[in-house]
Amino acid sequence: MPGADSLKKRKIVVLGSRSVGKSSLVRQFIENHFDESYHPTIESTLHKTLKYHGAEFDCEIIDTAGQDEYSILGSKHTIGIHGYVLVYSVTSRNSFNMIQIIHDKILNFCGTEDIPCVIVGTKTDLQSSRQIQPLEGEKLAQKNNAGWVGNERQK
Ligand SMILES: Nc1nc2c(ncn2[C@@H]2O[C@H](COP(=O)(O)OP(=O)(O)OP(=O)(O)O)[C@@H](O)[C@H]2O)c(=O)[nH]1
Repeated sequence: MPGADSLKKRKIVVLGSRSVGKSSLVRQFIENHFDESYHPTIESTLHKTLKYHGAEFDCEIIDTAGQDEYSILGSKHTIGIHGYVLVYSVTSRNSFNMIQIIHDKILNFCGTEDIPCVIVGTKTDLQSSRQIQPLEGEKLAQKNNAGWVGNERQK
């Protein structure tokens, strides 16, 4: 088994509005655990080793504080990043609109036309509060050449 130093490293940053479920998503991925309580994130970096197509990767996942249109995207969230996870809540149109704003900020900062990105719609269990239909999420992902996850329940 290879040591940690010989693993391929991948840096992923998770961005989105406040309280959309970024930390819950990361915790679910790393610990397979869901927490009902809300603790606003300042920023935390977590690690997970995973195997993909026979190769082992050391993934560094940066769980960021909630963004709004005035938040400044720093180099920490743009330089040396291998992939972006942009998260909205299906119960919040504001958080959905924020995805395009964040996406455009990243493109602008990096000076590229495309980024490796997955858009995730959370809180799909809250059907009666849903404001964003799956088709809207899918279309947004297509428009931005991104992957999309919007039907998974993490709770
Ligand atoms: N019902 C439901 N609640 C969720 C889901 N995901 C997260 N939550 C709840 O939403 C609240 C906010 O979740 P967090 O994961 O802390 O959100 P966050 O985006 O990291 O928040 P910030 O740190 O402020 O940016 C918590 O009370 C979670 O339990 C979900 O899929 N369904």
